Amino acid sequence: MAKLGDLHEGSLLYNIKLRYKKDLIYTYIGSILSAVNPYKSLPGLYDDAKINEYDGKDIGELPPHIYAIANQAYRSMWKNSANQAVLISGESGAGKTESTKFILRYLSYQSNDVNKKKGKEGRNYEEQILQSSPILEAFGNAKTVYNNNSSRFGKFIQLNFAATGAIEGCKIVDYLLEKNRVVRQNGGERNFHIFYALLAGGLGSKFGLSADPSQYRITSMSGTWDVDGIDDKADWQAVEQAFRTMNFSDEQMSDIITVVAAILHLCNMKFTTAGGAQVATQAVLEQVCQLLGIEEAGLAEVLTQQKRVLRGEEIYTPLDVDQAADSRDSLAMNLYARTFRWIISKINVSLRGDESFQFVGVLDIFGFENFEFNSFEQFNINYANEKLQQYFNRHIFSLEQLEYNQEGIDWSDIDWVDNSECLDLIERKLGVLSLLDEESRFPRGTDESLLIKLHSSHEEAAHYVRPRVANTKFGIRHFAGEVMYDVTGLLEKNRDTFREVRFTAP
Ligand SMILES: Nc1ncnc2c1ncn2[C@@H]1O[C@H](COP(=O)(O)OP(=O)(O)OP(=O)(O)O)[C@@H](O)[C@H]1O
Repeated sequence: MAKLGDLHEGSLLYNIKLRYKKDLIYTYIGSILSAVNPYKSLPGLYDDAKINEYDGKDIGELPPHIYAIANQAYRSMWKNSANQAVLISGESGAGKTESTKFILRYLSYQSNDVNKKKGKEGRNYEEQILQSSPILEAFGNAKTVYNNNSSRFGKFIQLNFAATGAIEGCKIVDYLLEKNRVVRQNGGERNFHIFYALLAGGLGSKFGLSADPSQYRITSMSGTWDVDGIDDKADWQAVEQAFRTMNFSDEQMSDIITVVAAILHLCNMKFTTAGGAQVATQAVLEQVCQLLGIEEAGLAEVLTQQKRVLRGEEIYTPLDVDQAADSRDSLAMNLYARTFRWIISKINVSLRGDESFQFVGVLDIFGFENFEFNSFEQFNINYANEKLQQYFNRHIFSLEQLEYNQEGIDWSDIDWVDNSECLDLIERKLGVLSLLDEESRFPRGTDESLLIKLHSSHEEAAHYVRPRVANTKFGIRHFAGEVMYDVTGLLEKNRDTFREVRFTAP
């Protein structure tokens, strides 16, 4: 791409399109690989022969390929004695998770090859990571309007290598699980797969659950159940199998399922007003408490009252029905997020290996998002992408600068868009993040008061957008485009109110 005579956006896109029509989905832009999702299997593109072809070849020696990137990471780790990272970025459905798998495949193949040559029986880490993926996908993926199996969390997979060149262990680090999805989904989308899989798996009756997802608020609010290419019942079997392969005990599996079942019940809980919120669905309360092993009175109390400690004294304030519903949802989200974290930590115990030398990491993280309604989640995702873009700019341009200097070329006229001003708007003292935190801590802070402060502090900033007509939005001009964020519910999400809850067993 860099060698094109006429370098501008139109010519770059046209080149990608021409190549795509010939099933050439990969293109280099300097040392960066651009991949376009083919949405079909391309025979021979990823087989063992291809791995051997790319083994030890420098980037550019052969046609562009994801294996060339994996090979470069592997070789550079040895050559430079330095950890390596492959950053995969793109919008939802672009093919990030598939690309991550191809990189794992390449590195695992090399590792197995080393072991074979040494006559050593090594563990097959690729297989193990792949074996854990039904669990990660069931708990971390969901149907969205863009992708029927969209990862709703980011992950960094770290493959640790021994000095022999073989993989000696790995680790998964998760980021930004979209826990809001547990209690809210937009039309045409679903909750995390696990809820439907559990119901379809036929185990529900053990937990007082019906097999019908329309019976539960959090699996019915969007009115979307069946998904092309997803068989919930088969997925449940795959999850059970994966738990066994990853050494989860029967008791641990049962605990996890119990929490998921309790969340389904909990979110069906309703409240009425009687001088403050009260639980209106006693049977649901009983069911949740029985599953979680906690006292009914205690749970009802923390969901309907707020406890404050004032000069050493506990003061209880009744919550209204909406606040109690928020408490319920917050408890459900946090139960889910903590279970997810725990599952990953358990998988990591299984994947852990011996002392290692260095690692190659693969970052598979949400790309930039711009929807009709953008909220807290999009703000965080786009902020993370803005940071990655800054790193990328600095890295690439400082490398280029180094190369130019070495060759004695004057580089002063390289023109690139620096996004530090946009990041400064978000990060500086009294920037968007700090105003958001400040308003969240302020007891009388509201979404509206936040918006007023944002507008008055930043309307002059080049990267800030104040809408011409007054509404509930503010905008940020990101490197990838302008995004309008809606402040409705922003404070609640940022506070993530998880009121201090001390449960006692009955
Ligand atoms: N290289 C490829 N060859 C064939 N099919 C592909 C390839 N890459 C992606 N796909 C197809 O596209 C679908 C979506 O890809 P993937 O799940 O990797 O996207 P993603 O970028 O990780 O999306 P999200 O951000 O929503 O998780 C895959 O399920 C697969 O069917």
